[in-house]
Amino acid sequence: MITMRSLRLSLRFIIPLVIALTLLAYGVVPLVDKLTLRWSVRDMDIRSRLIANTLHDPLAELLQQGNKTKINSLLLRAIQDERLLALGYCGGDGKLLYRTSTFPESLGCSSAVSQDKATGPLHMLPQGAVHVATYPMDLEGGRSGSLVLVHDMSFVARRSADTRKYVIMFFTLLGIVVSVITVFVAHLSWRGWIDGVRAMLRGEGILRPFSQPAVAPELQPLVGDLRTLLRALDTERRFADDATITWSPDSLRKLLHKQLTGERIIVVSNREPYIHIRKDERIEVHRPASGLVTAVEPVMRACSGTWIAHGSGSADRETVDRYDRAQVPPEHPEYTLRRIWLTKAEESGYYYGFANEGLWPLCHIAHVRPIFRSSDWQQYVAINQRFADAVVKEADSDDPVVLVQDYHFALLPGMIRRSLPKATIITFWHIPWPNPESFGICPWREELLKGMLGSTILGFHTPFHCKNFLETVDRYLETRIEHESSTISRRGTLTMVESYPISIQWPPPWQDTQAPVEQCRADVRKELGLPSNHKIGLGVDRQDYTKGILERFRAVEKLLELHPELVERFTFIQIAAPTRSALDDYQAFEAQVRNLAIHINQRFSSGTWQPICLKAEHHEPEEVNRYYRAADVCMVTSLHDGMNLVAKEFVASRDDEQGVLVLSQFTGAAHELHEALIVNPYHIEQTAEALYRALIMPDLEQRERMLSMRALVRDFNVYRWAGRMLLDAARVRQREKLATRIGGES
Ligand SMILES: O=P(O)(O)OC[C@H]1O[C@@H](O)[C@H](O)[C@@H](O)[C@@H]1O
Repeated sequence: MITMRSLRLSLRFIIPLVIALTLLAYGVVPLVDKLTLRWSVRDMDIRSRLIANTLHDPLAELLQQGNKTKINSLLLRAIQDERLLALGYCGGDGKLLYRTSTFPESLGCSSAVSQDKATGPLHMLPQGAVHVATYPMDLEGGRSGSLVLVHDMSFVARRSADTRKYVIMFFTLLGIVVSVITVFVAHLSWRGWIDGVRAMLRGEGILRPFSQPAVAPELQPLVGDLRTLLRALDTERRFADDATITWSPDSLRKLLHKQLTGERIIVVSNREPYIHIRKDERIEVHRPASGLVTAVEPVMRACSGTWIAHGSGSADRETVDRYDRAQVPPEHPEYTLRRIWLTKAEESGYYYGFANEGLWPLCHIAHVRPIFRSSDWQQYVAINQRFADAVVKEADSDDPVVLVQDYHFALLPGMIRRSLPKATIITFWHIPWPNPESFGICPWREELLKGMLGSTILGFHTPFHCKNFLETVDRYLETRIEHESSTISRRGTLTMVESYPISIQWPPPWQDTQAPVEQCRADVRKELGLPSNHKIGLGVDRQDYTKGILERFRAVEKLLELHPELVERFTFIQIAAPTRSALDDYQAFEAQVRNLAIHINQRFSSGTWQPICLKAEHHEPEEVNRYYRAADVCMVTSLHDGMNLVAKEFVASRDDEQGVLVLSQFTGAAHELHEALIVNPYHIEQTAEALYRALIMPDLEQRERMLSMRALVRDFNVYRWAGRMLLDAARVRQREKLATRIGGES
């Protein structure tokens, strides 16, 4: 096969070359003939003149004497020369008076003198071509005559034949040498091309843009085309994969099983999904108010595996086995919770200090100054290392799939990568990523970025956060960034930076057990002593300064100012879960929220009615769901939020397709839930106006908006969020494996 192929390749060069050289030789040979003849004639002219001059005087003397014998002898001697065929002497009357015996019969004096224009001194005689030259001889006594010299020209034909032979030999040799060189160079280039194209197909310089060797320069023009083609195919395939799957726990499980190592994954987060708390003699299980836990817990139940988290509950140690593991959910275990213990000092430095006084305000830009302390940083490094060690211990292969969650663990991906180089590390950053200038104030910015670039995939909620991250890396680290594929290369590790908007479980977990909306509405109003047609607004947040709770209250206040008809007919319920209360900023914020609620209530309350009902305590998710179903409007007014899952939970809870969502434009959710009433929470009047519009919105309009938002949350549920990341991770793994295989074979 290979010989046939190379023979064909060689012939492709040799045949045209042979044709070209033959044509050239065909043109060159007559030219050479002509030149040879011309040079020979010129030689003969010179020669003839020389002989004529030499013979002139002795011949003239013998002619005067009339000595025939001596004349003939002189002529005979002269023709001893091999080329000089014959000599003759013509008298003045044109008669041939003397001649050697070799003088051609057909050549008389007159024909010797006359010259044809085309042939010149050449005459074609029966015995062959001859050169005839005539020179006048002046004798004494006024007599005249001419000496005729006839040269044999047959040697010219011989010389032409020889020259032709050499020319043909020369061209044949030239053909062989040129063919050999051409075929040799062609084979080398062909091999280079094949290797280059093979490298491109392996993805070098295309899919793995930074790997060596780079694509050969002569193939560079193809790289762009191939890359565009592959990207288009990849996008199409990703879209097809995404869109054709009905995302559910089952599809996620199948995906893990088929495309990744197996069903077990390792999740790492600071917050644990189940907190055991001692209350007197009893142990209670709490599910924390955290967007992260809301999203990741159903994924974990679907996939099984191990979730490593900080054991922060007062009864956590009592509920683990000797390996610090507990099986959860407690009522129906589906996966393992591995708890990591922190001392008060460690928690204070790593969690309260570096993560929540430093990174949280740094990334949210909500007008709270980040605080960075070296002691906090040291704890952050140490705790990240402790979690990395736990990951290595929990991994049951050398290439586990690890899902690293959030800003508490920026260093973790790099640390895991060092111990498990083949691990697939998917890091998701649940909060916004600021612009490079803002991030740049962190004293350990390079270390954090390097740590994150240990990830295989780094996910953010929105493309805008991805762009900010790429620009930050570009500003502060020595890396190579391929913007087309959103990939960063650092010291041989590739990190794909992509947006994966987080979501919630669909269908909601309490779909089959929850009370009907009418009952929730009636119950909640009854509990608050409100009439059944009373309008209810709802806010559900951790008490965090990023959530815009103060702005929301001010909007309620403004609403009542502008629309006094709503006094005693509208109540705003704020569920505010206490959070990070050990920090001054949070304590101050809790006090501000409380005081503002008191102020507004004092201003507008009448009888038992108060416009704001502040419930500053932990509520279990089922309870929150009941409030969602009872409300007429839900307000999400974050000043800055990665996604905000309250918005999606509210939408998911409303299977009656009623209720209005007022949503801050500064949340990730606002990029998806376009049918919400989008507001700028800093603009109090605008927010109040949106709240009013929500309260008077006709049922039909509510239904249309709610239907569309529900379809989005259903289709883009949390299984799809996790599934897309896992699919991308699987593709990266496959690509790496394929590249290694092709690389090995070639
Ligand atoms: O500090 P806590 O209570 O664990 O809350 C942190 C979590 O709070 C959530 O609101 C954020 O979406 C997460 O990104 C974050 O991890």
